[in-house]
Amino acid sequence: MCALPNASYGSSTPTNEANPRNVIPEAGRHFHSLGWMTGSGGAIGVRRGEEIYITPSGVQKELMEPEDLFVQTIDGKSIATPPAFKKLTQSSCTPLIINSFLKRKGAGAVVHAHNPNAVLISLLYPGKEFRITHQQMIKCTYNWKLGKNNKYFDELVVPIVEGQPEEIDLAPYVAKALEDYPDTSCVIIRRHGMYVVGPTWEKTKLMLESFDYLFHIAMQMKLYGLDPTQPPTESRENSKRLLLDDPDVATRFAQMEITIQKLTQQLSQLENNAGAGSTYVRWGRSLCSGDNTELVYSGWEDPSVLEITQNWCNQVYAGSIYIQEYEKWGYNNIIAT
Ligand SMILES: CSCCC(=O)C(=O)COP(=O)(O)O
Ligand SMILES: [Zn+2]
Repeated sequence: MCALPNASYGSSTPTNEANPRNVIPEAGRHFHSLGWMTGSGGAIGVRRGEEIYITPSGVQKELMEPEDLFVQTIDGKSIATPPAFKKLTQSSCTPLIINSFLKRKGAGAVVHAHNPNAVLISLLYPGKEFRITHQQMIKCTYNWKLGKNNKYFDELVVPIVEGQPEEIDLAPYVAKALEDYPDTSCVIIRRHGMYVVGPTWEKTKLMLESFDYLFHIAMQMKLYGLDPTQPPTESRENSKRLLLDDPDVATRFAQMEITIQKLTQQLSQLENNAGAGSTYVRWGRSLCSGDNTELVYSGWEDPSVLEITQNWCNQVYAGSIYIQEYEKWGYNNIIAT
């Protein structure tokens, strides 16, 4: 991935010290290869001290060169431009990039991506927010309000703003979303993509990958009838869900009906028999040969439910056999008739 000899793009050092002139073209190739900056879509801004390096407009992101970048201050003063013969203009995303740096003090990078997962999520969530919880990759997202990463069990909330025909028209909406959601590192643009702002260039790249992953997972969860906003419960995790588009849904419904009928019959039999007749327990036997008897249970007694009591007694109550015996403790082979 690290094609440029001088690029520190692959470095794991959590600083913004890498030269943006190397970082940005290499990032363009990386994001283009992921399908997030194709067709000249997307933009990158990286801050180093007072200098903000910004991509040119309408260029193929995988072919950018170090000299193609524009450099300016946060208040718009131009520091450097590409060679004139290249006839490049600055990204139309510049106002949104600058807004993001203004709204997130200390930010090191802003990346605008046209990743299909952000576009699809914006269509699947027609409201103003995307939410997800209990996912490992949430831990890779930065919470600007807390000044640290979110936790696995946090509910990650990402604002969604309406897409506009021109990038510049988005600026007030993205700025307002960053104000209204002081935690967020990401704003989704409906039918367009997302903006991600992070404390360092490296962290911003990791977050882009994490948000894209979480959008993908949320879509898959929805396909399987799972709710990304629901924390896990033990029973929910273990249960086998019945989905209406399961191929065997009709058979499974029929089986469930039969089971319910059987259980209903057994229950009414037990209710009718309650208090009638006697239950005899034969210890140490596995066969029952008496006349007019019906085998109720053959197996082992469970010592954990026995109490040391005065006398033998036994009874059937609501389907359970309660057997008590005198001064005896341990597993014993029994039959009940
Ligand atoms: C086909 S991309 C249209 C503009 C856009 O949405 C974008 O992200 C790139 O804008 P730029 O001016 O930087 O080319
Ligand atoms: Zn765009």
